[in-house]
Amino acid sequence: MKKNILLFGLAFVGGFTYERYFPYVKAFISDKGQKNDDHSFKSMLEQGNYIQPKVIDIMHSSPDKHFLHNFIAQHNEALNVFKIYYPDKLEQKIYSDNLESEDKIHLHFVFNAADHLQGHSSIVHGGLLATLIDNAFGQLSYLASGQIPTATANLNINYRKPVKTNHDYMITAEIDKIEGRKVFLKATIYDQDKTICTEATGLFLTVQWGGQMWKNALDKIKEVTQIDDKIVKIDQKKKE
Ligand SMILES: CCCCCCCCCCCC(=O)SCCNC(=O)CCNC(=O)[C@H](O)C(C)(C)COP(=O)(O)OP(=O)(O)OC[C@H]1O[C@@H](n2cnc3c(N)ncnc32)[C@H](O)[C@@H]1OP(=O)(O)O
Repeated sequence: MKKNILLFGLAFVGGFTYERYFPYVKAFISDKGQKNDDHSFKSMLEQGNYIQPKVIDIMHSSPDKHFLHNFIAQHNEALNVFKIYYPDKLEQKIYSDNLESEDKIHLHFVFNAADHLQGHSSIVHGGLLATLIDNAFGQLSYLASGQIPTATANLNINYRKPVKTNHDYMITAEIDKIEGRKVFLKATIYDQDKTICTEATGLFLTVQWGGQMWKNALDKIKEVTQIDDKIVKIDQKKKE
């Protein structure tokens, strides 16, 4: 009887772990789920010597798993979130604990929303833009704080020009400053002519909650891949 209960418990825990983390691992080791990155900003980003750290890229752009695809854009073709780009000279900085430097830590990502995500006709819903920016901030602050999860405490958005459906746009997010647990960020959405369409600022705070999920997913990925070994953890106490 005890043995059966133990076996049942093990099967339950195993099933739960598999169900929860396997999609990340699968997405990480396979490129099948990735959309192509043939977008309007590609040559500009290539010239700027930008790179795509795989760990964040998979989490971000995998249609298999990421909530942007699964929750918001329930139609498979509704949102194309292209890969995230970082300047390679700043990659070391992202993974280092030297956060007070003058150089801004930043990322770019490109998106293209289909008509499924319009509010007014052919105009991308402002709530979606807020979500995309919030998510860019979440990822950047997560990296900049040494992979400590963060939560949005404040998000301000100025919608300057309409963002059209079926067009490529680029979001640039950067760390403004970090003070203890507080990460202050800025973001801009540009069209292909580099016109500013949307501007945002945000305050993210490092938190304890939610972190285990990301940590476990990363640990699972590390088990099966040669994950970026430059990742350096920062002492949590230093941030609080
Ligand atoms: C690969 C994986 C990628 C991972 C990538 C993942 C990307 C996903 C990103 C998703 C982001 C989200 O949607 S997160 C979900 C939406 N956000 C939330 O649900 C957060 C709800 N709010 C809260 O739970 C709380 O308010 C917190 C955690 C934000 C803060 O609470 P706390 O921890 O108790 O901190 P608290 O003492 O209140 O505040 C600490 C300091 O911050 C200041 N502070 C707090 N809130 C504010 C505020 N809104 N505006 C100004 N200042 C503030 C306080 O004055 C204080 O300053 P001082 O006195 O110290 O100077």
